[in-house]
Amino acid sequence: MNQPTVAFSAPGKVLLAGGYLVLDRKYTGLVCGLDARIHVHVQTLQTSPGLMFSEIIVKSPQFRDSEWRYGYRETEDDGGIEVTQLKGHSTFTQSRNKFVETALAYALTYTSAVHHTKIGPASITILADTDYYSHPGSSGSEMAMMTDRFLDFNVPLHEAHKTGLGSSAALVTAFTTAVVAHYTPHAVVDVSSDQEKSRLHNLAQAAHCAAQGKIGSGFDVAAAVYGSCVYRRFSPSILEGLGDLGVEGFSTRLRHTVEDTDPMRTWDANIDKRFAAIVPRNVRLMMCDVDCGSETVGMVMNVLSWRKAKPEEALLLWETLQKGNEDLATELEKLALKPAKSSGDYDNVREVMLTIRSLIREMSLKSGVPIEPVVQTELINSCCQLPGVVGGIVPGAGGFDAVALLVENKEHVIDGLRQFLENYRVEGSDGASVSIGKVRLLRVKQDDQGVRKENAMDYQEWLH
Ligand SMILES: Nc1ncnc2c1ncn2[C@@H]1O[C@H](COP(=O)(O)OP(=O)(O)O)[C@@H](O)[C@H]1O
Ligand SMILES: C[C@@](O)(CCOP(=O)(O)OP(=O)(O)O)CC(=O)O
Repeated sequence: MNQPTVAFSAPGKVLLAGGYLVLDRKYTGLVCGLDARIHVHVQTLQTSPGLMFSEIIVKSPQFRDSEWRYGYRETEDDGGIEVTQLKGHSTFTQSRNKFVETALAYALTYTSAVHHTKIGPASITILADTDYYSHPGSSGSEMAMMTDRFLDFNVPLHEAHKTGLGSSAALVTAFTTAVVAHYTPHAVVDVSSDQEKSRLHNLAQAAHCAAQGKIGSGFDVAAAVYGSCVYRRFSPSILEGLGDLGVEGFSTRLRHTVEDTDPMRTWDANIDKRFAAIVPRNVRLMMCDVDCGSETVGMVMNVLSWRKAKPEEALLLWETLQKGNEDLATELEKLALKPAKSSGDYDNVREVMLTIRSLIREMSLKSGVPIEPVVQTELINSCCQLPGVVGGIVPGAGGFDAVALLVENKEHVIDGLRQFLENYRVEGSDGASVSIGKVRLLRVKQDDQGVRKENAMDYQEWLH
């Protein structure tokens, strides 16, 4: 029987406030969803001679050498569905894609645990909005069909610099949702149902956490599922008890975890949508990419080891920052309820953002981690001089990922910023002699929508 063809998409994120703090359940993060999305399309693979029967092909056609082929099999003792990358042919991609592989195995395991579905061959296509990657790409001749909607990056995935918008969380969320929907009888996955959404959230968190190596607060997956929110993380013990795929009983444990039926491990993540308009309509969130990127894991390890070494100093900073972050949420909410009439009405937001930044710089200084590096300080300060720019911040873990700016949502303000950045250059004034060089204004803006069902017919020109 042919399973339905389906497509789902999920958004990227920017952690406006709460980087590092949000790793601890005592603190929260202010997460803004973006209009940059990752789309996943799943259809039955029509088997032809020479093709293995139990094969799932995953393609990311915007990148070179990005076609991963998987075999799958049910393991013994309820261990779940194991997927194995097939590397037999020279045209198959040989490198692993940990996020795709784990999302596939988790989604297949969950679906077959619930519906006892027979897993059939499938063809899965991933399409990402341009702003996830710094590489400007080009419409290469082999991909003449590609239009601007899903740009051909013309490089292998590992060569495309990330901008830090959370591609893996958006990918895993859209991927697990689409795979579950494809194999679920009658494709009844309804992302508008709260219960179903929370299951999809739990499944995506479990898969993302396993692929990422169990670090991270999960705020990026929460944003991919729910869009903008104030996020309080789940207790890490919820996923620690799951064990590895293939181990006896994994399938049943995954089902309990996803459906939240394990009384010892009740999900306690808190997704507060009260501030759904986190960035109000009259303010526009803009991202400014410096095309350097940062290694979040290393930065997290160093900040946390400083926190452990200096608990009292860190506590004071964490508490003061949390207060600043809450103030920012409150001020943004006020602006959403009562739109600004003059530039002066943005003064409170301006002030709070400056306070948060100075605390972040203190964190940088004390921990020795370049959370707001000097080059980013200069960039944000220069942007803040421009008319209509309310404030800027190094989001998330900070470093050399794209910075976030809040500006008055007016054409002349946005044009002014764009023109200013066209000529902006920073040379290595940083201790590590990092040179930003050219900065680029990304096209992303805030968007509140989480995971969403798409019309599977809309992707025909990108399915090869
Ligand atoms: N378009 C894509 N196609 C396939 N895999 C992707 C795509 N975008 C991201 N990924 C997966 O996500 C990984 C990047 O995740 P990560 O390093 O956590 O960055 P980010 O901060 O953007 O989430 C890639 O190595 C790859 O496994
Ligand atoms: C440090 C953190 O609190 C925030 C990191 O935020 P980023 O947005 O920088 O994350 P990446 O997408 O991994 O680059 C870690 C976390 O909460 O997971």
